[in-house]
Amino acid sequence: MIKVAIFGVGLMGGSLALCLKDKPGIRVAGHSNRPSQVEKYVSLGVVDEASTSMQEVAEDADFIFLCVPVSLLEPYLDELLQMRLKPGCIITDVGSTKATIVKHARKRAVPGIHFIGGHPMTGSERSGVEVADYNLYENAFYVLTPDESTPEEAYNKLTDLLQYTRAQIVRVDAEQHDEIVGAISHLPHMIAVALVNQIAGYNEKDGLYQSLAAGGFRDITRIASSHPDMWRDILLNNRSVMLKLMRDWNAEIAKLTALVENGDGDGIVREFERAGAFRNQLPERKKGVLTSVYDVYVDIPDHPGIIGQIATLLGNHRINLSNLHISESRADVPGVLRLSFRNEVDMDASIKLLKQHSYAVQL
Ligand SMILES: NC(=O)C1=CN([C@@H]2O[C@H](COP(=O)(O)OP(=O)(O)OC[C@H]3O[C@@H](n4cnc5c(N)ncnc54)[C@H](O)[C@@H]3O)[C@@H](O)[C@H]2O)C=CC1
Ligand SMILES: O=C(O)C(=O)Cc1ccc(O)cc1
Repeated sequence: MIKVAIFGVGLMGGSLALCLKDKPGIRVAGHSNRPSQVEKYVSLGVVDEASTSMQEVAEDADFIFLCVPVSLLEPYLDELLQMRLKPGCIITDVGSTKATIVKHARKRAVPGIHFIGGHPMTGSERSGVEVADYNLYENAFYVLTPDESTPEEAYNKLTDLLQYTRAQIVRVDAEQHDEIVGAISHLPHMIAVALVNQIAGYNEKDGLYQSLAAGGFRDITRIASSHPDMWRDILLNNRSVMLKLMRDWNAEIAKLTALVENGDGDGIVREFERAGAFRNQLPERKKGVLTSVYDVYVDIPDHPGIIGQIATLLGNHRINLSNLHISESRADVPGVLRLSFRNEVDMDASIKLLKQHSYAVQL
């Protein structure tokens, strides 16, 4: 029997547990320092067993996954390395930054115990075991950062186990990881927060900003609703990379400011053309580090039972909704229903079906 121990069974740890649980010859144990969480892990059926005792969860484990916030990775690893672990045990993590934890693990290395950094490049702005999802890792890139000290056999054992996540494993140097992920994930989160806060400031003086900021603005700023503590940890941990990226970002904005200030139309066109050319050659609708939005908007006339009718229609055709949001309808304006799907297939099927039933559908 292979024992997999998961420390921190939240969105990432819980989704991993769901991929591994019930697989032949695998037993999943979860750890939380809070008894109420331990009970929840078991009652939700996410793990086979759970405990508040680190020793109980870690002992005999063949694999240990650290799925706690970034600032807790080092203390957890240190405590585990003081315990008597199973010889050959592989410890890995799912933290969003890699350089510091990998460096720390190398410094604290214990013979016969192997640490391999990891970062599944998928997730969402939501957190907690309640939103754990068996399909979260499917088709996502899952970065592993072994170094010269990692035995190939340990790396292969980990990649074998991770096949159950249906993610695509990629091997990347830890520092290179932090530079690239800083640019494509951490920087966009900072930009989204700054953008939303800028508009929130204007809105304090004129509430029309909020009313008009529908659809597109919501979509491009979704990640501004991410967990504040988690992002504090990530940004401070990746501080030197972030500072360089923020300086470059200021330079980009300054360039656009100068073009507008100077009325340089050709320059503005060149900037859009350059951006469009790069963006258009990005892989389309492939799972990337920022989760794609599969949202459909449906006008809903103000009559009773309409939401139920739409939900039933989709359910009868086995189309899974991941979320549903109603914008309040007023007497003079039809309400809008936002339907969110997990993938393009479900989204496209819903559009076809709703149109067949004469609903006004927009993307
Ligand atoms: N949320 C996302 O989209 C992604 C997150 N990550 C990384 O995964 C890790 C976990 O993030 P999520 O699963 O999103 O967070 P989460 O909040 O859903 O889960 C965190 C887990 O850690 C435990 N935890 C929190 N504070 C603790 C404390 N003070 N002491 C002990 N346990 C504590 C919680 O009980 C929970 O089980 C983080 O390191 C994050 O950087 C990586 C990829 C994507
Ligand atoms: O919500 C989104 O789209 C994300 O960006 C989720 C995310 C958060 C942190 C990561 O390290 C990787 C992915």
